[in-house]
Amino acid sequence: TIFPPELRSTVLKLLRRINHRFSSYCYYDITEVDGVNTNELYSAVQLHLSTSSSAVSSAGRLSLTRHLNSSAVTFGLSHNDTLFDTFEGAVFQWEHLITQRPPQSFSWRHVPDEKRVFTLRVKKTHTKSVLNRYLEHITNRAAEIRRNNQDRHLYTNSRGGGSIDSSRPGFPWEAVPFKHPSTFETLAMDPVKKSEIMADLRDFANGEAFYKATGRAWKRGYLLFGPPGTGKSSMIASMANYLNYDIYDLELSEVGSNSELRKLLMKTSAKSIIVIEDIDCSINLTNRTKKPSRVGHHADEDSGGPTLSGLLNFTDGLWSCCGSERIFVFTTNHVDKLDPALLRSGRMDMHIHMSYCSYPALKILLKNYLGIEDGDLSDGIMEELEGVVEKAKITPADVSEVLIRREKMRAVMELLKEMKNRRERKRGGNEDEEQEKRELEMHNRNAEKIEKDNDQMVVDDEKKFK
Ligand SMILES: Nc1ncnc2c1ncn2[C@@H]1O[C@H](COP(=O)(O)OP(=O)(O)OP(=O)(O)O)[C@@H](O)[C@H]1O
Ligand SMILES: [Mg+2]
Repeated sequence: TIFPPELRSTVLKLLRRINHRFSSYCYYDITEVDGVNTNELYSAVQLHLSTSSSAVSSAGRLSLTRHLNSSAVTFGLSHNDTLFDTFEGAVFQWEHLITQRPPQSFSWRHVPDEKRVFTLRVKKTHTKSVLNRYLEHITNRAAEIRRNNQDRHLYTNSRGGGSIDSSRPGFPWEAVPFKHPSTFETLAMDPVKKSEIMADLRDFANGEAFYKATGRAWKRGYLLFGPPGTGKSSMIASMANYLNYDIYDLELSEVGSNSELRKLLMKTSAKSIIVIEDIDCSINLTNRTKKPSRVGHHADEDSGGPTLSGLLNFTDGLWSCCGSERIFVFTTNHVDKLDPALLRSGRMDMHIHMSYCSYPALKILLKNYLGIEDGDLSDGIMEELEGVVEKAKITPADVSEVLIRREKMRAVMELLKEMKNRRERKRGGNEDEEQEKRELEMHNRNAEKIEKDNDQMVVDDEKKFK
């Protein structure tokens, strides 16, 4: 009070600076709006502190918030609130400062009325050793919390389209909340194959150390093939629900060129599934040859549509490491039409044949649609179902069509009748069967070769990993 008020803040600042010079602490300011950009670190810190169990508050009052679509309650910090957080044995003191901004008469962009700053105090001895890791930890945790709290998104691209979200200008994807109900529980397929796929996904999601140690880009490719209505799209939704990933549904026919494709793929986030459905129809799979390039002109640019090589460049060329934790899923009804380059090892790590309803798959559908468990039906009916289901060559989609909106026993009888009809029809013409057999043979031949390559690669990897 001995200073006039206009001097007071200056003197306080000065005192603080002197204090800092001689103290054993370092101070860092993290401002909410940094120049013209929003500071991502600020919101990450806020999210981390407000949900961290290790943070201890000395504040008497905190404000509670629940965001739209979010199930978690977070608390906010008021002015001068102080929190202590510990990480790897180091203590971090966070102080939240809010000051009023002088009213602005004119501004190009909206600036909040308040200036909000986190000030971090950390022992000088800790700045080198743990600070970077601590900040990285905060950023990662914030991303994780956001993903778990928010609805996940389904993104799609359209020609000349893009984000209608004004806060992300130039963002080439359109987003809708992703709410597909399909899970691995509801997915009807062979249980052994199912758990194989689930284990593969889990290994992928927890595989950061492996991918780092082996120097491989952290990504994985799945090729889903099989006739329509066998659950390829449902499988993708189940994968996303299982891993809590976003989905980018890439519509290749809406992509003008390879450079556009690159832009799209660069704007996908980590922990996402990038899907290209009906890959055999959506890209000219044979135009891998490049035009001779002129100086200053990229060969593949503006040449009319993306090419397979452009796509492969992203799935496993140099560009594939831009962003990690990506899963690529390609689906097709005609696996024999695919370019062998696409089937080569390292591109599509797992080939999943989605086929007609098998007996184990049928049991899953009966349970999900009618609540029928093992032993609910008489042995006679079960045997009859088992005997006819494979020969009927009925897709899970067609089975569910029969089971839906019917009373339990009527549904089962109806299904049995339908399957028997189909079996009779199949006995007549074998065209479909022949076709499928041919495709499968073709694929197996490719796969055999791929398996060999893969085995070699695994051996190489293991050598490196050890
Ligand atoms: N394996 C399955 N398990 C459970 N439901 C399934 C399965 N396959 C199909 N269905 C049902 O059939 C519907 C259509 O299946 P889906 O869209 O997944 O087939 P698809 O293989 O992607 O077909 P397409 O090749 O035509 O894209 C699903 O919404 C689901 O209700
Ligand atoms: Mg589909």
